[in-house]
Amino acid sequence: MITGVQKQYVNNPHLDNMEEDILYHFNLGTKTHNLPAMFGDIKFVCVGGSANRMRSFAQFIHQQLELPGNADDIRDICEGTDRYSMYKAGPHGMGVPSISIMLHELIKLLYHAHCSDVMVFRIGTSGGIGLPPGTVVITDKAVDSFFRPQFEQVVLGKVITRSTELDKGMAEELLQCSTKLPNCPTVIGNTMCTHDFYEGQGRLDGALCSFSTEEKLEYLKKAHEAGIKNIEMESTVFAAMCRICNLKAAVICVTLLNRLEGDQISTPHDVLVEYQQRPQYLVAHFIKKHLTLL
Ligand SMILES: O=P(O)(O)O[C@H]1O[C@H](CO)[C@@H](O)[C@H]1O
Ligand SMILES: O=c1cc[nH]c(=O)[nH]1
Repeated sequence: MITGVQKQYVNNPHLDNMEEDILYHFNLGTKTHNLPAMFGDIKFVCVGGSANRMRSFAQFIHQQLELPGNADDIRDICEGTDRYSMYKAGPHGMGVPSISIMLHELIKLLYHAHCSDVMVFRIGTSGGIGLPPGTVVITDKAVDSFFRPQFEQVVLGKVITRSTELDKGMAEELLQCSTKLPNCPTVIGNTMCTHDFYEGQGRLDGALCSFSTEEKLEYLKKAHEAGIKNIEMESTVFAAMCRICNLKAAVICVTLLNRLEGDQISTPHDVLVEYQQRPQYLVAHFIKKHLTLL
């Protein structure tokens, strides 16, 4: 049981009655691992979609924070499972179900490890609306496909609606940090979270398409008028779960294309790699500032 100044991150009365908690998708457990010793020092958690991207981020942040040991030797803490990877920063796969399973176990991990004052970042990619590709969007409100700042979860056959408000102070501070970085055009705006990359994001190039080019543009323009700057697939559940579990959180996604101009991501690979590093540099700068390493 966590007491004192530590925040109560979990919100589940059943957990206290369990003799053991197996974090199945992480291949970790409260009886098999000393979670406080392994993770009790965690103050910042960074999650992103792809395993390779997060491995390079873990190496990059290792160098930036001048941590002991060789950055190339960092080990995947979840190496017994191929679902997720973790280097005290890890990938979450694609879409709401994938990140939500990961967040349940991550938040329980922080609880079992007795962590306090943790900040969580989603560093990712997105499709921009009306922005030059390569722009970093810090999410003000995460909204659903109807432009509502909420996340709907079906629980026991009923719809539960949760707020997707993110930490405003973190967003402002991240924007401030971006002004210190070269080549990191950054804005704050709303982010739309969809359950599909193709039709769900108004793309004309999926295996199915049920609408015209005009209808697509009308929808994206309405989204733009509602303050939506980018589209991705995890922000609403990420914001909702972090908020309800008392975790300060931010979503920082680079735009890979301008969706008002097309659907296909045709930018050369090396340019995309450079774009994807922008949220990483920004969060690294923020963390270094908080650790007074700047
Ligand atoms: O930036 P990452 O985490 O890869 O996420 C974005 O990219 C994936 C789609 O290509 C979706 O998961 C979307 O949210
Ligand atoms: O258009 C895009 C690009 C990246 N990720 C998305 O979800 N959509």
